[in-house]
Amino acid sequence: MSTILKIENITKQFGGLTAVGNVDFQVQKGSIFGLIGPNGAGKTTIFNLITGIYKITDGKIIFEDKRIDNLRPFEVANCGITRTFQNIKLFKKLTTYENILTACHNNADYSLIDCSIRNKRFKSQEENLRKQADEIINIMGLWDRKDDIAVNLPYGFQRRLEIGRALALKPKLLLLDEPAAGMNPEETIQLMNLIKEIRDRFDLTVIVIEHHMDLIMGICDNILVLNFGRKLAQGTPREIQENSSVVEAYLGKEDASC
Ligand SMILES: Nc1ncnc2c1ncn2[C@@H]1O[C@H](COP(=O)(O)OP(=O)(O)OP(=O)(O)O)[C@@H](O)[C@H]1O
Repeated sequence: MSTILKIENITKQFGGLTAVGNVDFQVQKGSIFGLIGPNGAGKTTIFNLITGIYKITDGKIIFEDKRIDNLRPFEVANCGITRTFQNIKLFKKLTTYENILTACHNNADYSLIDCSIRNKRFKSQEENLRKQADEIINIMGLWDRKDDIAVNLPYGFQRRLEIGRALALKPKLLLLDEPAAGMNPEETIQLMNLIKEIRDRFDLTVIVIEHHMDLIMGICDNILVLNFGRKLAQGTPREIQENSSVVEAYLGKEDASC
């Protein structure tokens, strides 16, 4: 396995608050990497730093051997990094299908002229984009809901839709921020299987922030534990579960099922 993402001693300060302090880790290509820690530990801030929403105070972020911490969010996205959000962000008034198809159009490669005269290039690409949308909707288990307006979908389906829309952008690295939030245990197990399936099918690397310990321990190859913005531990699920400082700071205090 090769390294796809290198986080080198990154720090983010908001005024006097150090949200992330001197954190380093590496993510292997094709792996599922977990980011855990108590509320306010700095997990989402790390996603915001990777995706260019926040500028780092210090350190380096290297994706596929290219420094990306100086890029703007759309440039980071163009490198192949996509994310979902803790608070679901969908095109609420569009249908499931329209949400996915709109994102698929990011992959379109026809001109305004092709589009206005509806030539062969335009038509064949449109057909391909629709096939891509169909495939994603199927994989995400949303086929029966494809004509539902996004805001009317049950919560678990909205989360799936958000992941599907991220997939439509053809990322190499997918960042999932609490994808199982609000899901019941059965939905969480289904989501675990789905994350593994899309990783394999789309040749993805995944970083996931989650408080559901069953999900984290069940799918991650490697886990980083943050506490007060600092790296507390890193290792396999087994090593993390057996680490006494992690149990004391986080696992011991959390309800592992929520
Ligand atoms: N834009 C901001 N301005 C000021 N402080 C911020 C900002 N964003 C995050 N913080 C602070 O940085 C710290 C880390 O926040 P962050 O959201 O990264 O934690 P988290 O580990 O993702 O927490 P949770 O599990 O609750 O989502 C918190 O103290 C938070 O209040």
